[in-house]
Amino acid sequence: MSTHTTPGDPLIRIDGASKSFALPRGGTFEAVKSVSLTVDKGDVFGLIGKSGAGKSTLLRLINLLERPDSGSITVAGRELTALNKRELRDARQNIGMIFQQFNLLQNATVYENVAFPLRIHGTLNAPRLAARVLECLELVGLADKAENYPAQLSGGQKQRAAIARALASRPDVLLCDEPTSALDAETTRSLLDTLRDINLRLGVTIVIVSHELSVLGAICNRVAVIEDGALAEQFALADTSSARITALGRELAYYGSEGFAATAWKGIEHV
Ligand SMILES: Nc1ncnc2c1ncn2[C@@H]1O[C@H](COP(=O)(O)OP(=O)(O)OP(=O)(O)O)[C@@H](O)[C@H]1O
Repeated sequence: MSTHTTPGDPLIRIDGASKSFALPRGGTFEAVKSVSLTVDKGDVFGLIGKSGAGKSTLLRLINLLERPDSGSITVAGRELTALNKRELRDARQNIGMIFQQFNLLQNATVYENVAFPLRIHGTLNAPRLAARVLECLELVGLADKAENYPAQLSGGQKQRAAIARALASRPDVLLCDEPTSALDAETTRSLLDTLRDINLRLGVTIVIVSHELSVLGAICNRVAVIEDGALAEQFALADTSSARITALGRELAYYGSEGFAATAWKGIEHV
C-alpha cells in the first residue's frame, strides 16, 4: 500500500496520547498518560514494560482499536484521529494486527480466514483475491494448510495464519500484541524468523509488544519502556553506549551487545 509520507517523516506518530478507562465502581484509570513517540519506516519497534503498564493499550491506540481521549495518532501521513468512519476503515487497511490468542475464525478454513478481510473490503475480483490469499499463505509457509480449520493447526501454524490474514491487504504496518506468548521456544524462534523476513523483504514496519526480553532483543532495532502508562525511555537496541534509565532498559543492554549478536538465533529463551 502506498504511503502519504515524505522522506524523513516517521511512519507512525503518537502525539501526546492519553487513554482512561471507566472503573466498575466509578472513577477512571489512566492506562496511557500523554505518550509521544515516533516509529520510522522499516523499524521493528518494541514496547516493553511490567504487566499492566499500558503496552497493549498503547499498541491498540495506533490503529484506533482504542481511541485516545486526547492527543493524535498519525500513520503514513494520515491523522487517524481526524478521520470519519469510512476514511478510518480505509486507513486501517494499511495496518495489520496479530494477537496472543490468534483470533482466527474457528468455523472457517485457513484460506477463508485470510480471504475474509479482502472480501469485506471488496476491491479484488475473484482470481486476484485467490492469488493474493495464496501469496500470503506461501509467505508464511502455510500453502499446504489452506483447507484446514484452525482447530487442525498447531499454535505456531495458527499464528502464521493470523500473520497471513494481517498481511492480506499489503499493509505498511504490522502490530503484534504478545505474538509468541502462547508458543514454545522453538516455535517462537521460527515465528520471529518469519516476522524478521517480512520486515526485511517486504519492508513492513513492525510494532511489537512482548514481556519477553529475548524476543524483543532478537527482533527489534528500537525499544520503548512503558512504566505506569508513561514513556519511561526509548533507545536503539544497538546503542549500548548511552546510559539506560530503567531496569528493563539496562537488562536489554545485553541484547544489543556483541555477545548476544553472536548467539541471537541459536536459542530464544522465555524469561
Ligand atoms: N477495556 C478496559 N477497561 C478497563 N481497564 C482496562 C481496559 N483495558 C486495559 N485496562 C487497564 O489498563 C491497564 C493497562 O492495560 P494493558 O493491557 O494496556 O497493559 P499491559 O502493559 O499490556 O499489560 P499485560 O502485559 O499484562 O498485558 C491495566 O490496569 C488494565 O487493567
